Amino acid sequence: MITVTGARKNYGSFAALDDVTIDIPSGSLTALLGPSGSGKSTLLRSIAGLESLDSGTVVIGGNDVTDISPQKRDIGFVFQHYAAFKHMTVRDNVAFGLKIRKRPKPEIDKKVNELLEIVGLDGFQHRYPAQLSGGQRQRMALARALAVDPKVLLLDEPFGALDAKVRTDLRTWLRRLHDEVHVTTVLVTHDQEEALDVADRIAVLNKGRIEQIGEPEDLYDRPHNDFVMSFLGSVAKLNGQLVRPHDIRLGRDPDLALAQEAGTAESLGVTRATVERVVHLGFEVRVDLRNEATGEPFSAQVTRGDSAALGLQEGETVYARATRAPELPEAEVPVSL
Ligand SMILES: Nc1ncnc2c1ncn2[C@@H]1O[C@H](COP(=O)(O)OP(=O)(O)OP(=O)(O)O)[C@@H](O)[C@H]1O
Repeated sequence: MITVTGARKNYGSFAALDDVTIDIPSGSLTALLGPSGSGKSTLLRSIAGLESLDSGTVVIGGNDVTDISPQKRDIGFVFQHYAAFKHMTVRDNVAFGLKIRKRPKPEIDKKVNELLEIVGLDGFQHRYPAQLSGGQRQRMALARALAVDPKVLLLDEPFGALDAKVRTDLRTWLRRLHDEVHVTTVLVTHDQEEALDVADRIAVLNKGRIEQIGEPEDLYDRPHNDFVMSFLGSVAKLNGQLVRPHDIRLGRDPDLALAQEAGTAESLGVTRATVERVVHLGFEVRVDLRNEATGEPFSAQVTRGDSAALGLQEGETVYARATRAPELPEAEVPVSL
């Protein structure tokens, strides 16, 4: 377990971390997710000891490490641009930490072989870093970080510099690796899809503060506020309320849009909108719309079947309403008197 309590870090008058408290359970893969400049890297680097806090504490596995150097924190760290030893082979790069800890050679050989197999680089032992692809280099970095059996693995946008396809492959691979080695892992990412895909817990950061921590599904279905809702997945604004595009029902006339539910168009908030584009995305169809009253654009996501049944054409008027609103905490639900 990693526990950060009341962490503050200022750069001049700017608060990069503004009273951050977070528990990271042992064996979890937790993503720190947030926009650029929200403090994700500062928090990760503070856990690593690469940044010293102005106030607050960092406890790893029951030990207060706030004033302890990074080398003594028992962590593995992988950056976006991994600085490999260029003159050393893959094998020697991975063995590095074990060598400086003066482990016996047979133990080093066994460990390195195991790790190279786990990260899918067996057969690459004798190559040099320059002879690897970007994805292979990041996997080597992970093997090197794992070689010394760290208590905690800290990853700062490890796949950030790779192209989209390699990135997707590597995050699936990271998930599997984590299921195999179970080391407590903290992953910094600004990519919500990456966080939803690999993490079992996500902490959403904004302006140096944690907005919400929870399981991916929880954050997606029960966001605490508009920021979390907008950051985790697409949103549309309908009658002043944020909704997910797949929670919008479209109909040909106001009453149809109400589907099976009772009530009048006015009382249930049906929005007249013009179809601007119909985009086929495999199984689903994205309908780009414009609110006829306010001129605001928004998108709805419907199935191919629904789209075909409605015969949606660009330029036509349809009626839209939210079928499901986010479950905001009680305090934020507007009270009608
Ligand atoms: N050494 C520094 N000196 C001054 N300001 C800094 C320093 N390091 C970080 N900052 C500022 O602190 C804020 C948080 O930075 P941090 O790197 O933690 O953000 P981030 O969420 O990881 O962003 P990104 O995704 O862009 O890396 C930023 O506004 C950044 O400019």
